[in-house]
Amino acid sequence: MKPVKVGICGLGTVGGGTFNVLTRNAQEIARRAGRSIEIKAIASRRHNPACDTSAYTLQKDVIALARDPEIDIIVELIGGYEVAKELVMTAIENGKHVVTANKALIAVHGNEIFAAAAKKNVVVAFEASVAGGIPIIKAIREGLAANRINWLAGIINGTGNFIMTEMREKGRAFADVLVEAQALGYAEADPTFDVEGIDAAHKLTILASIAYGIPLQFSKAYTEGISKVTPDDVQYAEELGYRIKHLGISRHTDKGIELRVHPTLIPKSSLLASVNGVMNAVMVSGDAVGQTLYYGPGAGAEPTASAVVSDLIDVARMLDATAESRVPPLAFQSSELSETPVLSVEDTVSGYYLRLQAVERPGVLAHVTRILGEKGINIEAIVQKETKEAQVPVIMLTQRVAERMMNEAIREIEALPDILGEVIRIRVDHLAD
Ligand SMILES: NC(=O)c1ccc[n+]([C@@H]2O[C@H](COP(=O)([O-])OP(=O)(O)OC[C@H]3O[C@@H](n4cnc5c(N)ncnc54)[C@H](O)[C@@H]3O)[C@@H](O)[C@H]2O)c1
Ligand SMILES: N[C@@H](CCO)C(=O)O
Ligand code: NA
Repeated sequence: MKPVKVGICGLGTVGGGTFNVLTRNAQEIARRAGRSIEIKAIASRRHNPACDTSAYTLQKDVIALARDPEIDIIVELIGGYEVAKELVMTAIENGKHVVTANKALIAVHGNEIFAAAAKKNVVVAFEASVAGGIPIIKAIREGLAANRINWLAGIINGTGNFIMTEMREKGRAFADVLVEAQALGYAEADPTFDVEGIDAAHKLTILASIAYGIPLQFSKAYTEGISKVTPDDVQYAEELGYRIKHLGISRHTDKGIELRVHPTLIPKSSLLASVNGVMNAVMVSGDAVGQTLYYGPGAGAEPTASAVVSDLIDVARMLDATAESRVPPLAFQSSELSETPVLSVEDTVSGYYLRLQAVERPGVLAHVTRILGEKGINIEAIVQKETKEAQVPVIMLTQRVAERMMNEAIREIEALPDILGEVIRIRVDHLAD
């Protein structure tokens, strides 16, 4: 069969890994795809010393590749929104298939991109965009296609998990670990995307759309990062039998779909609690299959390239298929996407870890527990830390309650004269059906 010709746009961490995997495993890839996958051209602002590109002339203009009539598939690995969108839309207009690792682009502009691709009868594949090397999109879109998905929860930012793990295990400082994650090529161009949960929210948006058949709605995702998690909270959580993980959680409830990214206390015995370093893992619960878990490297050059190249093989295999026989980008037929609402975080329900700073005086705790009781919030545990100071940290765990109710309670507790400063709150999830 005729070889399929690829244009690689962006030769950074992922582009370099993709070049090397495509070159090194060319024969195996051709045996799987049924035709060889040839790199026709490479465009990037910078050269990558990890790649031997001596057989190519490195071009600078990525858009020119999207217009090159000899290229069948554009691989978008430049990242960002503007140029990447122009590149992908130009490729589609020119009848080219697209493979991308860009979750920001898909989460924010995916609806428009998929509509344009459907008109032109081309495929836009994006397995590398969520959880790097883990084939989680394929697993939900195809492997679990029989199920009504109930919920999914995952550690889907490698940089954030790496930082949290190093802080907990080695007591390292936040900034120092972030610099290492950047040097290893894990972090986004703007690392606040990793640290503030934006990258995880991009990925969760994509997963929820595939799981429930809803349009991409990044703007409705609730996003909270890891920068406010203190070593004290990590330690208190451990003492109570929990570990703090930065999770993306999406549940299909009777009222709508929860879409939220935040630090979460999960039981130490949960499988997700032992996912460390740059590793990612996603739990998916389906009505037929029950709970399933997908684990693997969520960032890095070749793990991400593994997903990019497997998408290339998928596209190569589908070249002669009609539009109707292809797997739809969001798993459900595009005419069948549902309008189930995405819930505001105030309407979501979870348990809470609360940490308050109280003046050491009789009766203070009674005021706090009265406020919680009036709101119907049940307390599971209270720990008052020993201290010689005039103020003491008090830690509480509550049962599940609507966030709106918890917000009201926290406002009232903060107004008590003997409670100092903010009440720190971290959501608790037992990851159960
Ligand atoms: N690094 C990872 O582990 C990882 C994992 C999964 C997904 N991603 C995604 O993959 C994409 C690429 O990430 P990366 O880590 O490889 O980034 P990177 O910064 O290492 O590489 C980007 C490359 O694109 C080039 N480039 C950027 N804008 C360009 C332009 N306008 N014209 C020409 N060249 C341009 C840069 O010179 C660089 O070589 C991003 O969307 C990122 O979110 C990265
Ligand atoms: N910056 C991302 C890259 C993988 O998408 C992460 O750390 O997970
Ligand atoms: Na993936």
